[in-house]
Amino acid sequence: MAVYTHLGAEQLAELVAAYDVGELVSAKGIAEGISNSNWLIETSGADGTGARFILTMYERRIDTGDLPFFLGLLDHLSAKGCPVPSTIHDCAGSAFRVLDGKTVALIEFLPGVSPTRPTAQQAQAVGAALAQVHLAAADFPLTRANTLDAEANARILEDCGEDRLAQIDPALPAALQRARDLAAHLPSDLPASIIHSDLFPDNVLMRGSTVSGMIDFYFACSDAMAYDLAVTHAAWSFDKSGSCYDAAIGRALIDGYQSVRPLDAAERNALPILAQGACLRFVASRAEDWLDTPGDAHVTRKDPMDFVRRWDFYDENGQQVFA
Ligand SMILES: Nc1ncnc2c1ncn2[C@@H]1O[C@H](COP(=O)(O)OP(=O)(O)O)[C@@H](O)[C@H]1O
Ligand SMILES: N[C@@H](CCOP(=O)(O)O)C(=O)O
Repeated sequence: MAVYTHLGAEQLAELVAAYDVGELVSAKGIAEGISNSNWLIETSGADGTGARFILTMYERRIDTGDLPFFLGLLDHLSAKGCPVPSTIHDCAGSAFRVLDGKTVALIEFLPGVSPTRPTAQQAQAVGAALAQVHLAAADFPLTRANTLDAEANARILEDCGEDRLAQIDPALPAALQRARDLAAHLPSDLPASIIHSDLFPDNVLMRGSTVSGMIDFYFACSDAMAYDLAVTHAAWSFDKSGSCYDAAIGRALIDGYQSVRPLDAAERNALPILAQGACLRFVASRAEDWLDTPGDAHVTRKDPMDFVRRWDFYDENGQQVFA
């Protein structure tokens, strides 16, 4: 579930009236997602022909001081033709407002569905769209440090503590030492841009084999482009549990990326270790979220072991996979 806050019809109508989008016609909470509350909003449209939007209320994790970066990035990428939603500015020109003490933004609705069993053709298209974003973001004027780099991720696991990690899975505490070793070996001088850093299938909307939307840029930051490709590879190329690697998907993703932005030799050589860094990132956040989520919460916890298995895979097979 991802509607954490109840908004009454009058509140929603008042909010919509602050934008030049016509009158509120309907509002439906969206079940998908985990961090924010989202509603599908239908209005009569500025020209009376009807319009649809996504209303996002920022609930957790997001520092509202970062919103000019996140929302400005959407507008920048959208203006450059990337399949990314633009933001709707209110009548005073602001990209976000405060409602009931929480920050909200109205965002362009994009059509499409997130694939549950992606095809190689879809993976190819996603690789190409990711490279398009990296190139288009290169001249975005704002920057944001990656607050979830390998050292931060190793610290997150340390803060969870061996005992509590073992409560999630007896094999999880072993990730602690591996995380420290990995953090010491990740390259820091690869070509960088603004990266999405969470481009899982549920953050991509597709119509057939075409990417119609890339959403949820709330982990976007300035970092190595090849790391973003490694995150996307880890997110797309396995079954859910991380037990089974699909080489056709992995290859198509990299080929699609390189059809728009060829990797240099240093990036190609770094992919095996970057992929392990990507796995560490999701082991850490999933372990932290698991321990922070009360047992009775209406949120499905994501298993950190799914990414320990991927990490093992890249450790053993990374050289061949990215050869
Ligand atoms: N611009 C958009 N166009 C269409 N649907 C969207 C858009 N943004 C979000 N959604 C829908 O809302 C869901 C949750 O959005 P998301 O940003 O992933 O939330 P969270 O940050 O909580 O994970 C998505 O799975 C998608 O169905
Ligand atoms: N994609 C991450 C979790 C981030 O959640 P999101 O709903 O904001 O994309 C994972 O799978 O661990």
